[in-house]
Amino acid sequence: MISVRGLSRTFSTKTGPVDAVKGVSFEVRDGEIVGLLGPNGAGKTTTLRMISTLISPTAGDATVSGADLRSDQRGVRSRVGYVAQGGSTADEELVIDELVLQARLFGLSKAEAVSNAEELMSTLDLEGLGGRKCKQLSGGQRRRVDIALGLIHKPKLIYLDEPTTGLDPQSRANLWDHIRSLRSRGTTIVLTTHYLDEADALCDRILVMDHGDIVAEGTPDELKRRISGDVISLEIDSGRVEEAVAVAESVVDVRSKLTERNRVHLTVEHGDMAVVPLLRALDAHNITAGSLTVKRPSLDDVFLIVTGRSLREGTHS
Ligand SMILES: Nc1ncnc2c1ncn2[C@@H]1O[C@H](COP(=O)(O)OP(=O)(O)OP(=O)(O)O)[C@@H](O)[C@H]1O
Repeated sequence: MISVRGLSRTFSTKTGPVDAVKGVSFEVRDGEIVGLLGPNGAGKTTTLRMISTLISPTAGDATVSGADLRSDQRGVRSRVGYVAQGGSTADEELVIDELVLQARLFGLSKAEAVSNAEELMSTLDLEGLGGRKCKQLSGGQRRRVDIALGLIHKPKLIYLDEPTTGLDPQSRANLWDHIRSLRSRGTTIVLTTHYLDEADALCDRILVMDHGDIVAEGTPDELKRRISGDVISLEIDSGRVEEAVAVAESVVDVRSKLTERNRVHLTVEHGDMAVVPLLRALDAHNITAGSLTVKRPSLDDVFLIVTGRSLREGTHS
């Protein structure tokens, strides 16, 4: 469905060039939900905007639904639905008018536009809301109207940029169900997210992005399996983090380690057996562990290990 080879984008800014995306290559197969997962500024939106022709790449090429990104931009646009981060509905417009207008912009007849709009309102649980102004919808309803706008010309492929940002947990879960049902109707979906739980729950495959690169790729399970063993996380006084790691390494076989300002994450073979000697050794050095958890690796840990940074801030995970 999508084949991307060495796609890059450098922006010129007053303070110099910004390499937003640095030569990424990936494939998306028919019927998959693929997630671009990464923190702010990782290059996710820039990647989506390139493969939807909204901005041109500095280097690289791609084919999208059989259309060449560089030589057949019209072809790409007609085959893709793009749902932007901020949404695209106007406050004062009626839902039905927004949908019909969008369909007309894609060249559909009035009758086709109305028929597609009604079908989508039914699919996306928006029945009876056509006569409402967009500003009179809940956050979840309005996001579903955004998705309907992206699907109005019946593309087989849709890009969702941060589909659930700003939604309450119930609306998020509801939107996840809708996204899954789109896939079960044969739509291929590429989405971006900051949320590890979202990537885990929705995606068949995840591309982990950081600083413009894809730093890891796989199914949620494959990514989790890359970290075998258990992860012990300890809260330590910020001035003594490095010392705590040295003490841990002297008593436990530490496979990998990661430190934050006042936290230490250690990957070990058997977390439960390591805890007692670890705490004894820290105590002997007068280092207090404020809290301690032992758990199987999550996608969060995968992100920590592959990027050296936590995605936890600003996520629901
Ligand atoms: N038009 C632009 N001009 C200059 N720099 C830009 C422009 N658009 C994006 N960037 C920069 O490119 C980098 C990648 O941005 P991008 O929006 O793709 O990241 P992202 O992963 O989608 O982040 P977020 O999760 O915050 O949306 C950032 O450093 C950003 O500041």
